[in-house]
Amino acid sequence: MKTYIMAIDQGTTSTRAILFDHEKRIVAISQKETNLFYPQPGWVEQDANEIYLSVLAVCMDVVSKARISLKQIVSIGISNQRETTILWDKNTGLPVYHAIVWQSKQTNEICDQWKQKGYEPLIIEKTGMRIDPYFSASKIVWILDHVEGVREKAEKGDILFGTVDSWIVWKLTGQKVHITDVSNASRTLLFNIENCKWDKDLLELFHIPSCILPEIKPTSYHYGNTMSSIFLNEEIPICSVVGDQQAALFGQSCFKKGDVKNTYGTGGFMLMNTGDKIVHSNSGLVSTVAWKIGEQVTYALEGSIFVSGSLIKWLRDDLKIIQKASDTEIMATSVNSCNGLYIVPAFVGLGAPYWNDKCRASIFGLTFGTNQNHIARAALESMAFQSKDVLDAMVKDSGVTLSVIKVDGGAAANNFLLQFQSDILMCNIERGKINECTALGAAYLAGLCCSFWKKEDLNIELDRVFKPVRTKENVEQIYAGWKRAVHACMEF
Ligand SMILES: Nc1ncnc2c1ncn2[C@@H]1O[C@H](COP(=O)(O)OP(=O)(O)O)[C@@H](O)[C@H]1O
Ligand SMILES: O=P(O)(O)OC[C@H](O)CO
Repeated sequence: MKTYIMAIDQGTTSTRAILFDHEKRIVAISQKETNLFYPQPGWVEQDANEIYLSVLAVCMDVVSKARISLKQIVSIGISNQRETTILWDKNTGLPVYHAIVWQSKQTNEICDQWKQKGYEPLIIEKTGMRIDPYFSASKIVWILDHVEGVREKAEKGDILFGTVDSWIVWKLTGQKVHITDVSNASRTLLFNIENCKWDKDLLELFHIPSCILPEIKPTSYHYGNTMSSIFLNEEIPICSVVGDQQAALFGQSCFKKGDVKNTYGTGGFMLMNTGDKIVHSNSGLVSTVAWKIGEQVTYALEGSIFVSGSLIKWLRDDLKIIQKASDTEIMATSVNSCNGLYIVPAFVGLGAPYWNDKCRASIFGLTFGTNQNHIARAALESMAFQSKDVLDAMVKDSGVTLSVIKVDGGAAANNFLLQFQSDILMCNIERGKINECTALGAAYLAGLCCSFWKKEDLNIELDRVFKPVRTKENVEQIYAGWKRAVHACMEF
């Protein structure tokens, strides 16, 4: 009987289930979009039940598409959008509020108060992160304090907290297993990256009861089995849980210190493997746990960009100047340049390396000569400029000069974007044959745990390498324009 690993990739805009065979080939994919709600400017929320139902739907669909039996799935690996915060009632199993999405800015005030109280140096030292609405802690506090009765219930032990991984595992195991893994825990602002445990001092500082927290486990681990009634009486072992960006780092086979990947999804995320060392950033990056396998913890340096592919989604769904994301490639190449147009996509402020949660998106350099093609091109260029900002910070912090970056994520299908990125970053950009590196990483980690694969089996085959062709002078000139635009946006 042929056997498979099923990866569940729960991203911000969609959920995917992907079946991988032993030869690491994709056998079938099922994808379902999930809704985002914007109840107030800067707020971003999702329905946690819809997220779970989308997981069930794609899992059943992918099995039927591949025409296999559930018995042939040896294990499940889960990768997920990180930081997004869900609190639910342990007794009813119902979320007490929408999932507050990582991009959401409704906790600005809480974060400002923490900054004013001088908490930041301690938080940076303990967690490797910084104070920002992006991370889960302020979202937990917001729900505890804004939803009636929740704090009292939490103190009585009736409320559970989880990032999306914990929520999915709890539901899939029949509301039994309440866990998270180190890679997800390290995004909460409650996790001590030195000892890999919840930090009691921080919980006290933020007034978060420890009884709501999931148990922290390694990234490649048998957490439990799916409850039999969920998948037609099959109890399938769940053998990996990993934050999607760390999953992509693993899926890209960035196993060595200094290896870097850049994912272009809803947001943009560049991560460098820093081995067993925590590299603290002086340039606006964060230090995170990449994964824990057995007792071995691997760390990463990360530049998190809040808006990347979601700018293209905005052109499609709101401005309606494109019908599908891939239209941007033809439009961008139909003009020779942006004619001085810059888009700074600070729809929810700016993440790394600027960390400005107050500024909002701006367009600079409009003329009567500007048309839709220039806008599409400026949108793609902004995605690459942001990755250049992060790369420069990474080189400063790590002391490593980079000549190759591996890319993946939905927008990595865009050849214009990758060529422009190669030009601006002045390094080779490698795209793998499998673009679903997040799912691949989750599958690899699950496959290692259940001995489906050995570490030496894991690799990624190249599809195409983009090499820089522009002159240094030209790159410096257009990048200087981007820097001016960012500073003007933050000043506005
Ligand atoms: N060909 C393309 N060119 C530019 N952007 C694209 C293209 N295809 C998809 N995208 C963008 O990539 C994002 C989807 O990537 P994906 O990796 O699936 O995201 P996520 O995991 O965050 O849900 C969307 O925001 C979409 O606008
Ligand atoms: O949904 P993605 O793939 O853009 O990833 C979201 C990140 O995990 C947020 O930190």
